[in-house]
Amino acid sequence: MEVRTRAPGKIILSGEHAVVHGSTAVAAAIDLYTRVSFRLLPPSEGDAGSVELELKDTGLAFSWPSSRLKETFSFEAIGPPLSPTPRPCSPEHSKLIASLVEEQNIPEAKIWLRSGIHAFLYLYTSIHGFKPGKVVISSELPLGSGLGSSAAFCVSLSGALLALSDAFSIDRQTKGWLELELSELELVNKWAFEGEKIIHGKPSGIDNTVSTFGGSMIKFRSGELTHIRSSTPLRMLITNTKVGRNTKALVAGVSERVLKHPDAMAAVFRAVDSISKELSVIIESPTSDDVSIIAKEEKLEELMEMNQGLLQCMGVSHASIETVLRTTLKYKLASKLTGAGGGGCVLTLLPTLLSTKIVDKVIAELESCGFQCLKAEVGGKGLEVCFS
Ligand SMILES: Nc1ncnc2c1ncn2[C@@H]1O[C@H](COP(=O)(O)OP(=O)(O)O)[C@@H](O)[C@H]1O
Ligand SMILES: C[C@@](O)(CCOP(=O)(O)O)CC(=O)O
Ligand SMILES: [Mg+2]
Repeated sequence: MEVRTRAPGKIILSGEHAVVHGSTAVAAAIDLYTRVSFRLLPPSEGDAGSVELELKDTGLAFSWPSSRLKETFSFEAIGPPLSPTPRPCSPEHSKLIASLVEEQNIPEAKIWLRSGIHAFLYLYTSIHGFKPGKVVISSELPLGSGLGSSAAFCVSLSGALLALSDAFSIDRQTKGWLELELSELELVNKWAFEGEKIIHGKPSGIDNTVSTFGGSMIKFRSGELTHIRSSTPLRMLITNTKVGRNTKALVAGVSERVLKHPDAMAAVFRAVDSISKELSVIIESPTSDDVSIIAKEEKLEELMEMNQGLLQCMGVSHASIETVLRTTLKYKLASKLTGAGGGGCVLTLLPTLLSTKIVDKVIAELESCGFQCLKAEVGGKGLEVCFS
């Protein structure tokens, strides 16, 4: 039996980084997905089989003989890798997994894949031990660009692994895409969070939570999710600066600034918290006519600009992001970085009454700078599962 899963990426409308330090953030799923297919392989005679991983986006495939996994994890200090409940990857466990990743000779140019492979091995062996199996992963999301590819990776992978484990009492004969029960989604989310810890270092949990549960928009603070309803659909342009960066390093950079300037950074995080709270109230506020829609969108634009200013204070903007901000401002459009920054993606609010002609002009100008504009629906389903 094979299981397929898909989990969405996300945009953060306000509160990235500050959310790691306890502030409120507002985010939504987007209709770009990471997909996983997984099947357990029957062991052949005289051979314990292998755990195989194919990463379609990079054209790379990896394989670990089950016997090699067994031998590595026989190290007494960590006990058996199988775990019925989500738990963090201990430093000893992490060292053993790092040695298994090391053996794979990942090309130097793709060394950033390491953390994802590390998270894969942790989740696989925690949920299925050394059982041979094959996992194939592909994504519509640009990787390492602020749209939550790491969370979509961990959620779709945890969902697929759990769907073929004893942890789920799901009817595997049902055809088509299924949404899981709340308790099952919660379990997936917890495992995915452990995976995100390996990739982000110190994640807030917002990305895996949005990717697991979906919904039109969410407010998130200290692990707590609240669904919010937008009274008018928001149109966002996503511009990928194509400048590569790594969330873990950016999150660590902000924490360093907190150590150096604790009072100033606490004030910055408080300001972000207020912005996110106000943003969520405005998003939910009813609109009756064009005048009220324009007033609402103007307030949202101002809050996005204020949040961007505070992200600059945190040291996570980038010259490429500033170029996007300047370009969109020429058309009186407000933008902010989304995700970890340092390059990656920028959000621009496209007001409801903005003509298609202007949108096309902005996109053409941004693309002439070498950026890539993405169109994505804001809000949507979370993790889905399909058996075949
Ligand atoms: N489809 C994928 N294939 C392989 N690795 C992936 C995939 N999606 C995510 N990753 C892992 O996640 C990392 C990117 O995560 P991160 O730096 O948090 O950026 P973001 O989450 O914004 O895309 C990659 O370096 C890789 O390790
Ligand atoms: C910077 C942060 O707030 C969001 C990171 O998102 P992404 O990995 O850049 O898509 C980190 C986190 O909340 O875990
Ligand atoms: Mg990430």
